[in-house]
Amino acid sequence: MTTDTTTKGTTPDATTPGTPILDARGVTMRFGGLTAVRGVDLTVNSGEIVGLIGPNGAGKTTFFNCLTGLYVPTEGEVRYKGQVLPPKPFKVTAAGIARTFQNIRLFANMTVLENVLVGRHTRTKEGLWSALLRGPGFHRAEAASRARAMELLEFVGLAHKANHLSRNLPYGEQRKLEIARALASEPGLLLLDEPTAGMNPQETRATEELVFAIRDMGIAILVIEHDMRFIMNLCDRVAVLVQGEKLIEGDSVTVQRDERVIAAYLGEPFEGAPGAEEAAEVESAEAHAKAEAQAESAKAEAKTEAQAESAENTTDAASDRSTTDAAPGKENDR
Ligand SMILES: Nc1ncnc2c1ncn2[C@@H]1O[C@H](COP(=O)(O)OP(=O)(O)OP(=O)(O)O)[C@@H](O)[C@H]1O
Repeated sequence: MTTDTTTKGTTPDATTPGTPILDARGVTMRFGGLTAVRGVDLTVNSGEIVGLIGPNGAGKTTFFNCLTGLYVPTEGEVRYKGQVLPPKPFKVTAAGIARTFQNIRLFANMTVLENVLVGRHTRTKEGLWSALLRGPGFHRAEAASRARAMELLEFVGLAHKANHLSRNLPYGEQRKLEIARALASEPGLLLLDEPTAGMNPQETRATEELVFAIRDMGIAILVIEHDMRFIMNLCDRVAVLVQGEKLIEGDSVTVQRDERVIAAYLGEPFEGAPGAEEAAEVESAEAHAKAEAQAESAKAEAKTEAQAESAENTTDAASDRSTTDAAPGKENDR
């Protein structure tokens, strides 16, 4: 892979819809005798959400690692806004590509806010001396960073937990925090590696909304995910990797109907399958809640009825008693 940061032609205006943001050509990654990724081409345009799916071990994460400088591809080239990417993760981040990881990588003993501030370091211009001397420039930059970090926490719905230790957040919120931290580097492209792994259906839906909102901020997105319903709802285009090679790329309908995808990836007819379990889970939770509410209301009704009945019985008994008491001689009269 070419590793120089050279520009070919004019850098495209990333705000124009349909302008290539990411352009990966012939990416191949070999580990000894194993070819994990073989000759993969993939483009992500501005304003797009692109999905990358495939069975376990298909090479999805390896491909991500090639895009972010963690791996230097054995062959091929990756361009971001027309520039060949440098082979160092921090340089790739500085260039404008941010990512989240399959296994959450937060600083567990730092606060939520501090985690986001760490994500801003590639955008902070203040140097070492400024930090050491803590002059007005440093304080201004620090205040601006904090304000932006708080904005991002607000955006992902975690502002109220800014001072909590990240390790104390529930799992779904840790994933959101990872996204906020990635956004802190002000990327033009966000790579999400299984953003809904371990989430419940409600959290998955919320993540879907969050990803749309990120796209609406003008950030292109490439997402790996095993949750097919999530991918098919979200993505403008989906690419399928199987054994390191791109099998097909297209819109969700084309991908879902492709016989090879069904055979190689899904193993069974696709229709009705994606998210069926998840949908059933939501439905069952809703039905359970409804049944509980109905049972509660029936119980309350029965209680009211019982109370009314008992009050009536008491009144009847009292009136019987009073009748008996009032006419003691009546029985004997009969
Ligand atoms: N650093 C490495 N050294 C050797 N082999 C590796 C390395 N990283 C990945 N592989 C191999 O490359 C292949 C692709 O793995 P990869 O993790 O990219 O797949 P994946 O599609 O992301 O899978 P999953 O969906 O399970 O995360 C696998 O056979 C894996 O064992």
